[in-house]
Amino acid sequence: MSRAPQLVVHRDKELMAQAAAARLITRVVDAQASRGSASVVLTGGRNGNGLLAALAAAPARDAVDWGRIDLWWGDERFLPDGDPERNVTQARAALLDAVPLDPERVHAMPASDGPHGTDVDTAAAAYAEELARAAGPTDHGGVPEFDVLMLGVGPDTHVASLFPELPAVRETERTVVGVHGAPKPPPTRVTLTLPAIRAAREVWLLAAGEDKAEAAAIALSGAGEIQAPAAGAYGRARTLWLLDSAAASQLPRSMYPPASA
Ligand SMILES: O=C(O)[C@H](O)[C@@H](O)[C@H](O)[C@H](O)COP(=O)(O)O
Repeated sequence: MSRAPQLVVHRDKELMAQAAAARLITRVVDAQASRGSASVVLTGGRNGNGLLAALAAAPARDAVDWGRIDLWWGDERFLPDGDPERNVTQARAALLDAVPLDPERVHAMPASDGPHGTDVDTAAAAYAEELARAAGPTDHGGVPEFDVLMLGVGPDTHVASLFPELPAVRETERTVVGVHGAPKPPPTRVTLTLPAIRAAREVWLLAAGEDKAEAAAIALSGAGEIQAPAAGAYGRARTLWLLDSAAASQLPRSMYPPASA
């Protein structure tokens, strides 16, 4: 386990997205070379979608065997299937519709007009079961081994749909929960919990823009995870914060290597 995060700071958000996309391609190709497949958890939000769009534009995207990758989501806005605000809809537009994925391996979180109707808690439990079915005997805590789990960071330090002080961030048993009353619209959401996030080999947190500077400074200065959920997001092998220089502007310069910005 590596709770101590590594930081990489890029000049601006475009470069950050391109570098993160290149990093993801390498990680996926390596995982596919060693185990035959890869497992990646996507995030919603501008930074996550920016990364997917950069990946779609990267010539090296064809190095990935898209039929042998499992895609999961860290959170979802609980809205009808195809709603433009759903994270999966935005991910499809940014990348997924342009690459030859195996539809069976694209594990979108349930929609509010799906088999569980508008009952977000039942929908969350169903996603937890889907994760548990995919987990192997050596995997950790009811989720498969994710090679890379990406998270956008909100200005209030939320990650996925784990908002400061709300019940979801306090969950210690379940891997997926429904969220009611989220401060970021829409209020009803489905989210992985911190225990599920921490089962990933690598957790990458993405933060770009000045409005993320305070959140990054708080989360990286030893804050508690209930008050600052991003502080509780770490991977078993590696935790990586990918920032642009605006988001890093309130961090001590000694926290990241000179060559990275
Ligand atoms: O569904 C969502 O909205 C998210 O998954 C959320 O956690 C997001 O990643 C952050 O709010 C950062 O979003 P931005 O990258 O747009 O700032």
